[in-house]
Amino acid sequence: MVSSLSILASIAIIRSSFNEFIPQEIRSYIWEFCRRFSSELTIVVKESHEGSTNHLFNALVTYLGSNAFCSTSSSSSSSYQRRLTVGKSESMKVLTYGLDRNSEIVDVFHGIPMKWGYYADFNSTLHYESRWYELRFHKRYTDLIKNKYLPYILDMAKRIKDQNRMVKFYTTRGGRDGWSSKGQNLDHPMTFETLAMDGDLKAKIIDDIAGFIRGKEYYKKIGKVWKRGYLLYGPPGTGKSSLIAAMANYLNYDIYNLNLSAVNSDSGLEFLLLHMSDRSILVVEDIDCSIMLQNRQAGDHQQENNTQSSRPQVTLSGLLNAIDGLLSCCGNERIIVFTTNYKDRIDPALLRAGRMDMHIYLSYCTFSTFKQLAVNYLDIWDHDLFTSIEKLIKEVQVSPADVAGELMKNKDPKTSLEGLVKFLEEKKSEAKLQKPEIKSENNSLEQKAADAAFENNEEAESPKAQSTSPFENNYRVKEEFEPVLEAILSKHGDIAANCSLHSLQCRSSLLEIVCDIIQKLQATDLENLTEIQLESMLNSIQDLESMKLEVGWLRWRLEEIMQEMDKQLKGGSAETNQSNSNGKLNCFNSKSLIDGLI
Ligand SMILES: Nc1ncnc2c1ncn2[C@@H]1O[C@H](COP(=O)(O)OP(=O)(O)OP(=O)(O)O)[C@@H](O)[C@H]1O
Repeated sequence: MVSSLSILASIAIIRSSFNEFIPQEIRSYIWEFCRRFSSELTIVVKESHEGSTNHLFNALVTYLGSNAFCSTSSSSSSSYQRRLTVGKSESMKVLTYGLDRNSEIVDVFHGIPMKWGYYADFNSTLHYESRWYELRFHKRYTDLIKNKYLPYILDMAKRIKDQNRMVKFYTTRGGRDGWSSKGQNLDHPMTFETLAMDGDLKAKIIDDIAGFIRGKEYYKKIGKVWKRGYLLYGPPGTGKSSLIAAMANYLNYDIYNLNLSAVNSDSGLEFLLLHMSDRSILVVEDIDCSIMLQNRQAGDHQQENNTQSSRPQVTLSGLLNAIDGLLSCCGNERIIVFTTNYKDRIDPALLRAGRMDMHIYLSYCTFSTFKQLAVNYLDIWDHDLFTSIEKLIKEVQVSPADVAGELMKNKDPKTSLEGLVKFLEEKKSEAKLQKPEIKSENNSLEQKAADAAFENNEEAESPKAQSTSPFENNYRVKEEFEPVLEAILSKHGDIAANCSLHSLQCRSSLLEIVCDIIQKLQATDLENLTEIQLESMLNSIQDLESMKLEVGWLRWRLEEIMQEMDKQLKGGSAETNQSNSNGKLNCFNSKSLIDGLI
C-alpha cells in the first residue's frame, strides 16, 4: 500500500516537473511523436483561420463555456486542472462561463466522450497570445465528428447565444434613416407565465409559436418563406402589447416597432425591412390607424382623405408586397404582428392566411383571466369574494388592465378584492345610468340624435350600456331566445344600441337572428357543422353588421371556425397534424364552439 502510494506520488512529481521545466513547443512535439503510434486523432481549432475570424473557435467558446459546469473533467491522466472563467457583458442577460487556458473537459456526444482542451501561448517577441482548442478522439469517430458533432456545436452555440442575449427594441426613424442604430435593451417583465388569458388560448399561441420555430424544414419543404403573421385584436387594455412582450421574451427575438406614419414611401418601407435581423418580430401597432391602409372598400371616402394628405406615405400594396412579396424572402424566422382595436377596419387583403396566419382576439376580462391576475398580483388562488367578482365580471366590460390596476392598489388580498368589487359595482351602475339616456325611450331626442350621428357617419361614441336584462331594454324576443339574449347583453352590452333600424320590434327581430346563430353553435359539434351552414351564418352576420349591429365578436368566432374548417378540408398542415393526432380540430376539440362568447 505504502509502496503504491509512493509510486503515484513519484509519477505526479515527474509529470509536474515535465510540465514546468519543458517548454510548450517541446512538450507538443513529444506528444505529437507519441500520438503517431496511437489510435487517437487530434483536431486543432485556432482563433483565426485562413487569416480571418474562426467562427468555430467562437462557437466553442460559447458551447464549451455553457457546458463547463455539467461536463466532466478529462481523464485522470490529464495533466491539467479544469479552471473556469466567468463574467457578464452588457449584451447578455446571464453570467457566461468559459474555460480558462490550459484546461480540459470532456463533452459527451451520442454517448461518446469528446476530450477538449483549451490552450494559450504568449509570444513575448510579438506580444501576441495565440489561443486554440484541441479535440482528441478515437479515429473511428472521424465521420461522426466531421458530419455531426462540429455542425452541432455551431448550431448549439448560435442558440445558446440567442437565448442568453438581451432582447433589443428598435424603432423607426423613418424611411431611409433606418432603424434606431443600437436598439434599446428590452427589459419587459411580461412572460407567458404572467400573461393572463382566457381558456386555452395561451396554450394555443405557445403551441403555434413553438411549431413555427421548429418548422424550418417544413417551410422549406412546402416552399414557403419561414415567417408567421399574428393579428392581435380587441379592446384597449386587453393585453395586446403585453402578448408581444411575452412572445419576444419567449423567443428571445428582437422587436422592430414599425410606425408606418413615420415612413414616407414604399421604398422607405422596403429599406427598413431589408435592414431587420433574422429571428425578429416586426410590430405594427394600431394598423387600422395607419393612413392609406384602411379597407379598400372604403373607396371614394378613402381617396378623398388621401388626397388631403400631401405627405407621401406607404401604400397598402407597398405593405402587402413588403410582408408577402419577394422582399419577404430576404429574412428568415421572422414574425409579423399587427395590432388593432378594430379588426373590421382593416383591409381583408392584409388579414388573409399567409399574411396574418393566426387571428387572436383578446377579450375583456373574464373570471378565468381575473383568477390568473389574482395569482400574479396577490398570490391567491381563491377567496370568499371571488363569487361576487365572478358575478360582476360577467355583467360589466372591464379590461384586464382595469382589473390589474385595481389589484395593484393594495397588497392585502381582502382590501384589494374589496376595492375591485367596489370598482366593478361602480362600472355596473355607470352603465345602467347611461342606458336610459341613449335608448330607453324609443322616440327620445337623444335617440334621434344618436341615430342621426350614425347616419351622417360621424364618430359617435358607442354607448356600451351594460344591461343585465334584455327586458330592461324592452326588446321582445321569442321566449326560447330570452336566456341567450340576456347572456349576450350581459357580456357585450347593448349590441343593438347603434342599430340603423329604429323600432324596437325591428331591432328585436335582428337580435333573434343573433340568438338563433348562438343557439345553433351551442347545439352543434364542429364535426357536424357544415361549410354551407357556416357560410349562411356569416352572410347573416354581414347583413346584421350592415345595419350597425355590433356583432364583430361573433363574426370573429365564425371566421376562426371557418379557418379551422379550411385546414381540416385541406387535410391539415403538418404543424396542425403534429399536435392533432386524433384527427379532430385543434382549436375546438376540447370546448364548445361558443366558449367565451357569452
Ligand atoms: N392579459 C393580461 N395579462 C396580464 N396583464 C395584463 C393583461 N392585459 C393587460 N394587462 C396589464 O395592463 C397593462 C396594459 O396592457 P396592454 O398595453 O398590453 O394592453 P393593449 O391591449 O396593448 O392596450 P392598447 O390597445 O390600448 O394598446 C399591461 O402593462 C399589463 O400590466
